[in-house]
Amino acid sequence: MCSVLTRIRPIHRAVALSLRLGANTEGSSYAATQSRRLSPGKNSVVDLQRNARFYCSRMAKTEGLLFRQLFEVESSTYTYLLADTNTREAIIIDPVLETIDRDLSLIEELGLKLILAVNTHCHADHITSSGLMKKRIAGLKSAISKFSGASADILLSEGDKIRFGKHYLTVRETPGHTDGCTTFVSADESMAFTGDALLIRGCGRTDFQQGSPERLYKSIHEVIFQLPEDCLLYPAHDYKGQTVTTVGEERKHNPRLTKKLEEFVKIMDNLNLPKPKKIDIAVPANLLCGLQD
Ligand SMILES: N[C@@H](CCC(=O)N[C@@H](CSS)C(=O)NCC(=O)O)C(=O)O
Repeated sequence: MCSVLTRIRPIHRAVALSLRLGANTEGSSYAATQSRRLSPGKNSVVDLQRNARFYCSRMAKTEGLLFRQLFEVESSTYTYLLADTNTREAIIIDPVLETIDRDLSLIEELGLKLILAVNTHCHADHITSSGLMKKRIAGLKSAISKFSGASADILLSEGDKIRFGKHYLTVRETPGHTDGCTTFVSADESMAFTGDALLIRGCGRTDFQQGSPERLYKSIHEVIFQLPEDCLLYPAHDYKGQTVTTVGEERKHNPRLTKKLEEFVKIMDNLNLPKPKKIDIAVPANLLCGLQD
């Protein structure tokens, strides 16, 4: 098994709590002060934008963690680069084929050693660059859920740890948009990468690729919404220019997930969204880790 990945038992609550207290005490009181300073009004768009900027800058303060949120315009996909500032080991989440040169240049400029390209699920709207990255970076491994049906060096399961330097993300299975959807949660539960399970004030569609609104509702309520209120949530897409949200915000304001299950199912069954333009090329390519040959 690759050294970046270890399996753990379900998170030990006491350890998780002590990690959270240790890492977030300062952040929380600072957050409260900032929130009062930045958000005198109630939930205006300007307030939300200011808070989003604050959340991003708070992230950058996490000890020894380098964090970048990158955007691919055509598919409105967020790619995330995380690295240990001491060892320089890095992982990339949901990299997109069209932006491979930008991403690899950044990795080189920052002096990082990319060890893992991981996808939150088998995407239907764009081709992952993880396959091509493997060809361009010696030793790079790819990873995706064992339930995705896709091939990769590492097939992820619930509770696996994705390690880079002293940091790690825990794999949580959050199916519903697809069978193999995963959310990656930081060790101190201060941030999570939700893929297409939870989007900002929305969620992944459930009308193709094993989609199930019932499973998605359960995944979000029983996994993502159980994270701390101030846990920052970073989705795989946003179509309105938003960058980050929190568990507390989504529990309170998500127009789909605040509904009872029955109503949620009705909403999801009536979205009537057009199929993603690239679905017929993206899914077969992504099942092969982004490599066609
Ligand atoms: N127009 C885009 C596809 C937009 C879309 O369907 N997004 C998906 C995630 S990518 S499969 C989704 O789940 N959207 C939920 C929503 O409520 O918008 C394209 O053609 O690529």
